[in-house]
Amino acid sequence: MASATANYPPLNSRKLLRRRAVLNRLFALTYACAILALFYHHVKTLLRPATAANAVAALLLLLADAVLSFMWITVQSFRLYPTHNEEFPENLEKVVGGTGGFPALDVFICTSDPYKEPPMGVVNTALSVMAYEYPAEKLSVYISDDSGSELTLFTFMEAARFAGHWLPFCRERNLMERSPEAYFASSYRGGTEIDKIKMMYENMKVRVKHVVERGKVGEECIIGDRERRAFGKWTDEFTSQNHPAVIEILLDNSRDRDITGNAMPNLVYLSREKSKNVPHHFKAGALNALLRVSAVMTNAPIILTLDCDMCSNDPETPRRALCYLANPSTDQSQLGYVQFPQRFQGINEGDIYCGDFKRLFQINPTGMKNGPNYLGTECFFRRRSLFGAPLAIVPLEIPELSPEHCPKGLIQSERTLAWTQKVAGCNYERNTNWGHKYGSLVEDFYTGLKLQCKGWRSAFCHLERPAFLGDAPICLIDVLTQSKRWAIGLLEVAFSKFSPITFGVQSMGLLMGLSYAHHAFWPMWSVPITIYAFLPQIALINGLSICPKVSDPCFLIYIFLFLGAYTQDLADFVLRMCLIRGVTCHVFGTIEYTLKSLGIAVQGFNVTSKVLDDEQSKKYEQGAFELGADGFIINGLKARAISPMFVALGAAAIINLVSLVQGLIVVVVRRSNGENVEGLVLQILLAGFGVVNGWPIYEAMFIKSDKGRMPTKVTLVSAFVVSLLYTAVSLA
Ligand SMILES: O=c1ccn([C@@H]2O[C@H](COP(=O)(O)OP(=O)(O)O[C@H]3O[C@H](CO)[C@@H](O)[C@H](O)[C@H]3O)[C@@H](O)[C@H]2O)c(=O)[nH]1
Ligand SMILES: [Mn+2]
Repeated sequence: MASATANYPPLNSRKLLRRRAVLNRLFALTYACAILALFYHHVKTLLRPATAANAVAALLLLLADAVLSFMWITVQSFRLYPTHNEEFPENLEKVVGGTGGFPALDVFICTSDPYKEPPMGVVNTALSVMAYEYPAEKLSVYISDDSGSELTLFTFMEAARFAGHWLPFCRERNLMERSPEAYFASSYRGGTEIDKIKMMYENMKVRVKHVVERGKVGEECIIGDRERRAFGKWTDEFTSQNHPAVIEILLDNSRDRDITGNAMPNLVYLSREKSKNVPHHFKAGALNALLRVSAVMTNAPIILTLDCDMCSNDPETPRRALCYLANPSTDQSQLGYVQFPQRFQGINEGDIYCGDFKRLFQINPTGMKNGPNYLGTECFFRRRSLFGAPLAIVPLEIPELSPEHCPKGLIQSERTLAWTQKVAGCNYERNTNWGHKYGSLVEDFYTGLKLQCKGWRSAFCHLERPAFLGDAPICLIDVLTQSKRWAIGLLEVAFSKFSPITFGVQSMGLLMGLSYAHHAFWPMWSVPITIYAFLPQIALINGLSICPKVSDPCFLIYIFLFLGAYTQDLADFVLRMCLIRGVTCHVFGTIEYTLKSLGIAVQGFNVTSKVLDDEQSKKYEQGAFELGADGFIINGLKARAISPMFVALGAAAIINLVSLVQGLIVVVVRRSNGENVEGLVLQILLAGFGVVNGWPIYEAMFIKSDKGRMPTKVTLVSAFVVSLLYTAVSLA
């Protein structure tokens, strides 16, 4: 259905993919029958266990299959209504009355650690959006620096000067890639003009590198009084966790012009006030501070949130978003945000760590009935949606922050600056409603959930050419640490009073509730995966049959369920990484979540490192699994540390290998004695599956000798854990 009215050409359309919908529904029906049959088998076995050990095994398998079925049910919510969206940006100007009819746009970019997130990368993010095909006088870019680092501010001062050359350069050549790094790395071809600007960029990089290496901005790098005054704020007492708010207007579109005389977008640096005694709520806190500071200065009705590890890859993107957000024929009082998929560059060919999260970031969102969840970045919000339900705006403590407020005067005015200092203060939120937005380490998921529960809808804008390209972690420990943080955050939501399964279903309906539940309970995959990674194998080592025999019809059900799920997933999903997560970050995430909710431990937002070690990148490109411990970068220093997550992974790998070998031996011996071995076949298949998936881990344990080798200590500890398990079971 294209949403055109008599007067306007259409701006977007949303079609249900009928054939796919029918196929998915038929398959779901068949699969559901197989699951029912499986449970029938489980109940039967449970009622007549041969031994106590069999009873325990049957219970655990039932638990595993129950969780698997729950996850299967929730995932159906993405498959019943597959849709396809299309936008027609070519009609936009006709509909809104030229670029003059475009709403103002505030862009928020978060950064939090100059060593894990090199300032040049953040600058590239900013330049790529400052160069959007959008009226400069309507565009403002805000940088939130949670590290409060003078290095970042210095880099942005450089960038503001460079922007005067870069923005007209992009426009004149109509570039697609408007982050200088991406441009010079790919489509760049020489020429005097181009060489000149490249030189300028390289010189800037050198100056930044110099300052970053020194760790501070030296007197010789400072140009003019304004800059001196700004850096004067970094006194001896100034630390990243304890400092006053720093707000610097680096470009002001009422004043600054590029080298061709055109206006430039506003560029504002913000480092909110931090105090050791006041919790800052990580990225969620940063976004709230950005919301307030921008409200006082520009208060654009549309907001784009971006992480510092991604760049625009298409300058027309805001216009696409407007095809939804400025469409006069959709119900404007309902559409809260437009999400673009997170897509990544630099993923190696086999995507060995499943780092592009296709299922999470590209596939599932298209299937959500009321529109996708918020993915934390690359999302255009209607500012109004962050202040209450569509029809019930939350009153604010000061009118200046209201989305309906119209800021008067220049952003540089004394009055405005005084306000920004105030709303960027660390105590500002005390006794206000702002704290309602906190509560989970996955602030993105939580925000999206709450918005949709309040009645906001969203749209997903998925195009062939990625609108943004981001960096994914390329070293296993980083990948797992990131997933562990997500696991904790998701469980915080799953078991909160806004749980998708209760509150969500009530307020958004069954399908949307299930979609959110599928994500929120994601770490629960660890239950079936851990059980299936260890239990049948331990039983096999002891020659105990706990799975149906080959001649049992249930054997076929198992095979069908397995292959069915696998094939349906195969297209978009590398199962291996899912298994690794199942015994590592999800288990540990669950444990840490429990500790956290009991008040025993506190897990903070562990920022993912975006630093690329050359050797590491090379190996990743070659597709080598990296199990060394060098992935940790703490305050710029590489630290060797053994992760318990690797021990669990190692133990799972070893036990599968041992049980496969032992199982095959048992089968051979028993057969030669004329015994029936049918009962062990499924377990051998399972162990075989484990071994195939564990291959890179054996390599890292026994074959590799370079940095990707699993530390011998980890291998030994894993082996020890396995032998403990073995002894415990054989004693029982
Ligand atoms: O105290 C903090 C911690 C983090 N960040 C910023 O948050 C962003 C995301 O951090 P990153 O380490 O890159 O996390 P990822 O796991 O890659 O991010 C995913 O998961 C997060 C939730 O855990 C979402 O916020 C992100 O949008 C989503 O891309 C970065 O720009 C950080 O600078 C802050 O501003 N303040
Ligand atoms: Mn990131």
